[in-house]
Amino acid sequence: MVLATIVSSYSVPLVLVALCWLVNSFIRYVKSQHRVFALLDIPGPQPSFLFGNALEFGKMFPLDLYTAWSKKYGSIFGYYEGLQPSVVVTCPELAHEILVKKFKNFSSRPNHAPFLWEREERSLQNSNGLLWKHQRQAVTGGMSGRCIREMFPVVQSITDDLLDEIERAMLASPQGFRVDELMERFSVKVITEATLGYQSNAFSDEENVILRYMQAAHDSASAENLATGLARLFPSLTNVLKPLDQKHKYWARILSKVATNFVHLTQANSHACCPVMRSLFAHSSPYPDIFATMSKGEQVVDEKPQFSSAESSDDTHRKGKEEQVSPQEDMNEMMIHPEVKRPEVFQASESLHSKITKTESSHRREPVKSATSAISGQGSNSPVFNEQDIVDQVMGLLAAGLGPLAVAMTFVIYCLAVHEDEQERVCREINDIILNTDTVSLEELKRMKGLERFIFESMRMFPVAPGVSRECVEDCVISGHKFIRGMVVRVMSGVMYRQEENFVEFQKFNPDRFKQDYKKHAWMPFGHGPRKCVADRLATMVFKLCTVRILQRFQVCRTTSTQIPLQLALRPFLVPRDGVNIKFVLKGKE
Ligand code: HEM
Repeated sequence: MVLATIVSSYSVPLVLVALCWLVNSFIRYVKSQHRVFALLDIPGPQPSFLFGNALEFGKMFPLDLYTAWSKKYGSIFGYYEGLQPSVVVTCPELAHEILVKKFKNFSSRPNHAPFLWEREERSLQNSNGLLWKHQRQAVTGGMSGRCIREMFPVVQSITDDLLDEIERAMLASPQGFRVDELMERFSVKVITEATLGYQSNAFSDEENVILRYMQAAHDSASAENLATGLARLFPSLTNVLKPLDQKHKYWARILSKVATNFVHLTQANSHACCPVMRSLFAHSSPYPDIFATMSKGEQVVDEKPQFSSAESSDDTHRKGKEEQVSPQEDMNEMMIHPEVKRPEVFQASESLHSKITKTESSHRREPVKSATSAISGQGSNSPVFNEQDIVDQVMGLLAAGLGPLAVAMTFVIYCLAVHEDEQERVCREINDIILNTDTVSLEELKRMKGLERFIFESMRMFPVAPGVSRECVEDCVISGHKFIRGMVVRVMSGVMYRQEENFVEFQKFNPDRFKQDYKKHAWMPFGHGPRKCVADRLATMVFKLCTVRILQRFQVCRTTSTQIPLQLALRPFLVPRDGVNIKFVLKGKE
């Protein structure tokens, strides 16, 4: 009775005290999370309470902000997205150390988007550990030089269709039209037909499923999407926010059904299908689906990792003389040794922070379960894909490839229109090398070094993927900088392209810079190391072929609506913010 009276008369102050204690603990917790870089002696902008440095991205274009920070804090600095620390690297040598030499310590890539549906998490760009290794092996098998040669006539025929589409669009809008929209359709055709062997009607069908999926997935991952932004800032809210991502979910479901049907039908005739699918089927087997039992964070690991070549199982992988793998590529392949269990995606900096404060000694994880035991004696290096694993890869290739290919080609066309003298130079080279003006061979394309330099310079000026991310999976020290397990590291190639020490007079559009030596490891349009883009050769071939064919038939011109300078946005990669308006004039009719 007495106690109840005391409690009731003191209840308000007690609640107040408890509240103060909670608020105080929360503030201390947030502040401690924001001390990570101070403890690691990594410079960077001062974080503001709770949001870290995230609000600054609203004031300045991200690539400009990273460039400004790099100028101020140097080639390695740290910032906080909410409570999560990210280390940014803008030094080519350090980038090479992280992406190539110390790949073992940085083999994981954090998910590029917070909301993933329909097994998107299991596609090549999002997977890690042994699962990634097997997937990479299978997809790479379908992207060799020999396979690109096989895809060439298919891309040629799609490019011919593209020229007809351009003529049609010109008739409808003689003053110019949105070339970025046409390139999206072209990109769908190239990836579905050349790499997967799936016939698409992307040029004619407004409601093309793959196109709609691509647009929905990009909107979902865009830095301009509020739900995505909040989920990136406060990852613990991801599941609460995920229901807002309905459009992406809807199209991912439909695409997954289409892809499942396609894989099922193709399987019956797998020997006759295109190289990537053939390679994926060559890696499938009736063995139990070991991957189905591996959820994120519990991937099994090879005790003695070996990168076994798929050559013996599929003759598409046998390398012809003309496509001998370069020592660099060989090295990349041999380095695919993800030996460590993938950590939970940076459970903020809690563990990191306590580790730094508690111990300076490096940390080694316990060896984890071997793949051999997981597949009950089937051999740890047996790649085992079932039908769903193949569907995952089909969806993954679409998700990873459609956007970058379309946007990069749009930037190339924009640069042709804006730099007329360079366009003329490329045309001269085409005329010098090609005898038949209505076609081009792979050999002729290979000889077009001026064209290649033009494309590289477009990609430098407009880096579709201005950075690549890795997650540190094992503590290490590189050039005196300490990296702790769980840290997200962003190698910002887009910033390196704007540094005078790497690219002299970097503001100038100058394809000839690629004639001379530019700073080693500063040029990585497709990423770098064992996790670099799996389709770089295909993309380069498509750019060259497409540019040549366009220039054989048209003059590419700017219009009054062509923006100079071009306004950019990150959705989720670099895109022209308002599209690109271009006029094509039939040659001979200027
Ligand atoms: C201009 C076109 C393209 C550009 C600029 C580009 C760029 C990139 C970059 C920067 C990465 C990350 C590399 C890294 O983390 O080091 C990447 C990864 C990837 N790209 Fe591309 N890409 C292009 C086209 C394509 C196409 C056409 C496809 C598929 C057909 C594709 C499939 C992939 C995949 C699957 C990955 C993940 C590789 C892995 O994690 O092992 N890309 N790409």
